[in-house]
Amino acid sequence: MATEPIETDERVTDETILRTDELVKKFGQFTATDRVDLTVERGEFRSIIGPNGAGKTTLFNLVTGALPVTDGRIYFDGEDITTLSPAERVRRGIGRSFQISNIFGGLSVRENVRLAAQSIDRDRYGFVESLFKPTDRYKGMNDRTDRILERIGLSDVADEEANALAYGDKRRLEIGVVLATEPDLVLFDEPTAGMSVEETQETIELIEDVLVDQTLLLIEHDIELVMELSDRITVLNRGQILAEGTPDEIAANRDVQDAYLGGMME
Ligand SMILES: Nc1ncnc2c1ncn2[C@@H]1O[C@H](COP(=O)(O)OP(=O)(O)OP(=O)(O)O)[C@@H](O)[C@H]1O
Repeated sequence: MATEPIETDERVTDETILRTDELVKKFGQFTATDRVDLTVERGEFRSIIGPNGAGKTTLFNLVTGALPVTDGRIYFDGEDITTLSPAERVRRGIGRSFQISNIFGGLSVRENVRLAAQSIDRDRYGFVESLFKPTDRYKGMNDRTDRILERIGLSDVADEEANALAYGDKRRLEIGVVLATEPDLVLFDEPTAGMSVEETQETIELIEDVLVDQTLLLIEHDIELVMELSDRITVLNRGQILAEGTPDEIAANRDVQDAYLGGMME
């Protein structure tokens, strides 16, 4: 009988979807990510918080493959993805919503979603196969696109140019574009940046509602929202994990209070 590889990290379970092991990112002499061991369970809503420059976005860039690691490993679904291309990581189920909009303003709402759906479809079926039975495949893709438009509440404006959408609807479309890549894990880097209080609440509710089956990793500066929504919170400070725990544990943590929250939670 084949023996299972011995896993020495007791935090890792079958439910672990993402794990980083001693992850390091250096920019010249500067260490932006400093031996980060992050473990995220399947289905979790995890927020990453920390002061400006703590290394939150850099950590996301390492997980999505936007930046190469300096040292350490990244595992997704139990497989080592440290050196895979960003496109391959998307194909495996890591989706990302960008701080900078990743929708095409000149295309319609429907075309934006369809394009994202098509991008993984092509990878999944391959170019040659894509030449066969195009009608069935297009129907499948169109149905999928319609379902997503419905879930994000943009069916009524599906044929409008994305540029013409109101700000809040653009963010909805962005979520739809991520959803169309059928991710298991979605990373959101400040999805509510520049939004009013109501828009922020609405967007987060939409994320929770639409992505209920996915694992979410969120960078968010609105602490109240983070406390309200997260299953667990990871606090980064100077590239290192300062603390990790439930919202209550984080709110009560002295180190976090000193380094980041100050009097905010009292
Ligand atoms: N490409 C780069 N080259 C050099 N330094 C960088 C680069 N990207 C990030 N840094 C530095 O790494 C540190 C961490 O940056 P990062 O953007 O990850 O922080 P952050 O926690 O996301 O901050 P913020 O909350 O302000 O977005 C910062 O000091 C930043 O200046």
